[in-house]
Amino acid sequence: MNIQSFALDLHEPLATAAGDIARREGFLVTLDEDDGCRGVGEACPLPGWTESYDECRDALADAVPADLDTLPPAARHGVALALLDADAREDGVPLYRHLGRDERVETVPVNATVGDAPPEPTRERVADAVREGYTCVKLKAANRPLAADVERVAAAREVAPDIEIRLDANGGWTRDTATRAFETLATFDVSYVEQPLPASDLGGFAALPNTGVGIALDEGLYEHGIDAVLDSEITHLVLKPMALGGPDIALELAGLARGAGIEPVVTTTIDGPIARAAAVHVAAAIPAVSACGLATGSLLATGEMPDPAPVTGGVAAVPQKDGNTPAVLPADYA
Ligand SMILES: O=C(O)CCC(=O)c1ccccc1C(=O)O
Ligand SMILES: [Mg+2]
Repeated sequence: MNIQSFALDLHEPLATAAGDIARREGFLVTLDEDDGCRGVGEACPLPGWTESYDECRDALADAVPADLDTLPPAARHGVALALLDADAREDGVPLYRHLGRDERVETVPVNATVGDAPPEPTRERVADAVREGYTCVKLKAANRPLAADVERVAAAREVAPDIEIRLDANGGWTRDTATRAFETLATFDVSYVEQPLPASDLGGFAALPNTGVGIALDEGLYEHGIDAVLDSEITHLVLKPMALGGPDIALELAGLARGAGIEPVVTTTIDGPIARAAAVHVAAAIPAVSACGLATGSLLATGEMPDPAPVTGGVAAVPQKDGNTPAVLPADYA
């Protein structure tokens, strides 16, 4: 197994209620199977969501594929994806078919990640998203007082009367603020709020008013585990393959969510192109998946590197070559 480090800057930091994300550093994992098939995976740790960079590096340094399940999440993602990629290449099918989808899927719908900005730039970014063909936008929230967030949502709704608007509070509201938020946001037809309450407060969802605004769980999954989460008052479950430990695990949880009447939404942790492509394959393996948080490639300065799953018209193209993506050399990430 070969491990090669990489670092990619965001064009501008993504501000969240849980801190800014400005740069992504990780590892490409390359392994050559006995049958001659090569697999490439990516481990892109994000502290708060996964192990630290140093822990990931140390785990990968001693990793053997047979011990996959002893690895922390980002490291496991890297090795699991390399194995899945090699297996899919051996089968002669794109990764999403190898994951079990039995029909061709050309695209998956994605939300524009509009982030956190004052009302005017929010209005411009949402107007751009409409022009680019997006049918769904996601704004970060809870990084400002509620009244300021409401102004941002109002600006978005004004320029995009028909678009689906989602918010992500990243755990930043109290039950009181979230209650007021759900009452006000309903008037702007916000479809759901991701992690409106702190990750620890799973029970608090039952106390939020039913105004038609849905509840998506993200951070809480890592704190409570899937069984408790499927029993909670959520409408959507955010699945980040990097934080969950691999594309295989994310897809398994998507199936469990669907079985419980909860809509899965696949997103990245703003991963590099290899892991983002794999997340697009996971989304493609879920029949009629709703818009996913996979339009994150354009947030990263990747230079001349080709985008394996480009976004146009509000959808990401699903790679159709064998495996995850056409072979990418670690040097492409430099
Ligand atoms: O869902 C999206 O549109 C982008 C992904 C995103 O918001 C995100 C990216 C990195 C870390 C955490 C999160 C999050 O969903 O909270
Ligand atoms: Mg989130």
